[in-house]
Amino acid sequence: MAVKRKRLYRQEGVTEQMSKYKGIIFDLDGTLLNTIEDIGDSMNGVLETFNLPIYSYEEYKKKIGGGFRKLTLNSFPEKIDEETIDKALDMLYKNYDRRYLNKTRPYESIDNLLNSLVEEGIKLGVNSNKKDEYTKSLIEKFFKTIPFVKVYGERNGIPNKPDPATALEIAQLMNLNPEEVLFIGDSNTDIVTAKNAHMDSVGVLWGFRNREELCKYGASYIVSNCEEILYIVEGGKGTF
Ligand SMILES: O=C(O)COP(=O)(O)O
Repeated sequence: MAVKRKRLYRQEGVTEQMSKYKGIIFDLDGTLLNTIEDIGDSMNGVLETFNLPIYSYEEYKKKIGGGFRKLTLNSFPEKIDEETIDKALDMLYKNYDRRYLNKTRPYESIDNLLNSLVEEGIKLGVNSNKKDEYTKSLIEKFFKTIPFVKVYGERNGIPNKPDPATALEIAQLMNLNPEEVLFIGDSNTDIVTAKNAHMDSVGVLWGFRNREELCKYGASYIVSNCEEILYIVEGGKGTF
């Protein structure tokens, strides 16, 4: 068990019994994994083919979060027709397929966090707007030993976040009521998803967006490191 966790666990008045959270649903991009460079490189490859200006990784942080179709729309300087969207999206997936494991890595201490949560008996799930096959493949690659109850990315016929359908489905698979589940993400999409699902939310500051956005959309907690997530789960109060 991580030393840091023990220190937090001892804080006055904080006991495991006080926590109402028995499950956590994580967003993927910008929360568990830093995927910005592989996504940015893939989208820039598409823009170059269309002879359009490319973007920096910082700029991409504001464009990602609604799935690749939305990323495509957000990246073209002008409104494009359906045929062009489909063509660009097809190219984006081809690029991403070659690149998605190049530079993508978990954020600091995520491994420790997930292992500590498993030790505490917290049920875990993933709800991403990234295509289901990439979501599952990345989780398998980086978190092979973590027994997620369910990992879901973008699926045909199921609306993307902020629709709560997938979050609620995962809560059901955990056999938990939404109030017992914490939704953790880095963007307004995640915070709104949690609200729509009647779950409390944690906004993380190491991802693609900032405190201002997470506050504005009403995150229940805002954290700047993984220790604070354990503190919340153990019944403390977040830094918000
Ligand atoms: O591909 C995206 O839009 C990112 O998806 P996520 O932030 O829901 O993991």
